[in-house]
Amino acid sequence: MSAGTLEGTRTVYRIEGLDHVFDAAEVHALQDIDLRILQGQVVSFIGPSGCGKSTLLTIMAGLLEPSRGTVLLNGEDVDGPPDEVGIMFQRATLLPWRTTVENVLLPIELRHGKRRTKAYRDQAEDLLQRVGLAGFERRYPGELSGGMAQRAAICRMLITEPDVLLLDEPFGALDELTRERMDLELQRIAAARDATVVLVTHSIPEAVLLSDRVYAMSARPGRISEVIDIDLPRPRTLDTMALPAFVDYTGRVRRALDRGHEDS
Ligand SMILES: Nc1ncnc2c1ncn2[C@@H]1O[C@H](COP(=O)(O)OP(=O)(O)OP(=O)(O)O)[C@@H](O)[C@H]1O
Repeated sequence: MSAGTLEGTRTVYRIEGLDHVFDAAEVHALQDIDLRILQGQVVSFIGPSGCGKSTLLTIMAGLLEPSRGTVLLNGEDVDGPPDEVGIMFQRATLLPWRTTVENVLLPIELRHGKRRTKAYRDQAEDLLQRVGLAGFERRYPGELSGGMAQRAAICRMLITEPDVLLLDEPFGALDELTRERMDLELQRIAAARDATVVLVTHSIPEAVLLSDRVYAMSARPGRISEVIDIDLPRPRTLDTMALPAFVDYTGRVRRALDRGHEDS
């Protein structure tokens, strides 16, 4: 979705006056966060280490209550993990004693009980096939490479058919080439499902390649220092990265991060 087509689109997340302090550690992690994320939008948060990106995502996932402010998802207060949200962290953390397909089925088992997983088995296998893991369904996580484990984790996130994907450095531990391939795969999956995607990343090219909007954050307490709309045609490909406009956007994000650093 380009920035120009967003008017009239439904609001998925609305965050107002959000502040978070970790009381025990006396850490002021987030300050005055205000934003609106629209249906089908892909947004990234980028900023220096410790600026509160993961904290923000954890709050959006309903896993942490903010000290102040409101977080609305589809108009409702987020006061626990919402069913329509899927979340994925940097390390795949597949359970080593479960096969790949059993790992993918875990959210179903937790939500509906073990007996219900049977009905989802074909779907789980289909997802694994779509990310190139056909034949690995009955292998254990120890037999998968890092990239394969992340792909299995994507399937685990998708099995509940979430409308919103919250991704915290999902491909940060992968080598550059695998990461780029996974980025494009993510773009394909999100577009096919018209999913809303919120990505935390340290990578400026990744943020620009995937996003409709990049939120640059300042050092702690994390504030949104600048908002950069990325108006590049979709679907984006590796060739997109060679476009002068792409290079220009990466420069703009880099300068925004530099300014956020100086101001803090
Ligand atoms: N549970 C916690 N208790 C106390 N302090 C915390 C807790 N979680 C995070 N923090 C602190 O809050 C600040 C923000 O952390 P957070 O992990 O959100 O940053 P980040 O931007 O995601 O960092 P990185 O890019 O390194 O992953 C940091 O100073 C961190 O030490």
